[in-house]
Amino acid sequence: MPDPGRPDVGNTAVRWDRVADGVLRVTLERPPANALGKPIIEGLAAALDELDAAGNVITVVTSAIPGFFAAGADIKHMSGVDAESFLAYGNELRGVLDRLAAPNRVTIAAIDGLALGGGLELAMACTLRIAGAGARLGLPEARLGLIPGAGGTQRLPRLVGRGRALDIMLTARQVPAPEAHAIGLVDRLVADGQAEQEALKLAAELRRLSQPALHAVIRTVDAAFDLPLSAGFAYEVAQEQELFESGEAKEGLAAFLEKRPPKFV
Ligand SMILES: CCCCCCCCCCCCC/C=C/C(=O)SCCNC(=O)CCNC(=O)[C@H](O)C(C)(C)COP(=O)(O)OP(=O)(O)OC[C@H]1O[C@@H](n2cnc3c(N)ncnc32)[C@H](O)[C@@H]1OP(=O)(O)O
Repeated sequence: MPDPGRPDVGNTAVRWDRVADGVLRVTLERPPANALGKPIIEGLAAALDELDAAGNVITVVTSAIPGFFAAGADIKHMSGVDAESFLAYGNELRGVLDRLAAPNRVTIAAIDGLALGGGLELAMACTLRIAGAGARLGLPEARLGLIPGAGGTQRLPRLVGRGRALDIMLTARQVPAPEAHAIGLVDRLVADGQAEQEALKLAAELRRLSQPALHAVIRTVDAAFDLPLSAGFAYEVAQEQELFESGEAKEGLAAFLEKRPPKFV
């Protein structure tokens, strides 16, 4: 289990701490807007190294900057680099978000304030999104002559459908959290400022379930977007068989019959 603390890169933009057994909070804190520059990218990479070493933890990604989850890729950085450095930066950012999105982990983005551009792409790389009622989400890259280049054009349509995704990206508008919840971009809507608390509560609930089963659910649901239906059914059967032959299912089934809480890994 990772020790509370910070990456050993002298980084102050990202910290992590264990808030319960098997629940880790990763906090972004890079004033003024949690712009996703190198300090956050390197800090997230270090946090992910810890998470990978820890195994079965549920991760809550949150912000300590009032009014912001994250305002996107670092415009100050991008405006000062050449094309090669821009692509390298984007590759680094996409790389860390793709690691965050790995199906063998459950991550919950706790969104209070603004989640824009790469900030929303970070939240969409998480398994689930919880937003406070005052949060606003958007992919305003078109205002900058860019597109959401860290996975947004691929993850948003999968969450809300083609039409709504185009509406959000073509208008570059900020979507209020209630609307984001209504269209499926946000999974749970809570009172303003309560996203982290609700995310930690949900994380503790999920940690009591079988983590291999949760990971299999994520893999199988994600496969549905890439496979023809018949192949998707076959993949589902294969995942179920793998779990049934594991100790987890044996423990879960036995615990039910013995009327006791299961002892999962
Ligand atoms: C081999 C191939 C590999 C793949 C390569 C892929 C290609 C490369 C991809 C790279 C990029 C990935 C894709 C993602 C792109 C983006 O995210 S672009 C940025 C998107 N975000 C935005 O456009 C939001 C910009 N910010 C704003 O609109 C406003 O700041 C606000 C958030 C609406 C707040 O407005 P307001 O309350 O008026 O405050 P401000 O004064 O504007 O801001 C406060 C301070 O915060 C700074 N800031 C805000 N956003 C950013 C940001 N994104 N980057 C850096 N800094 C930001 C702002 O400058 C202010 O700072 P100070 O002036 O110092 O106070």
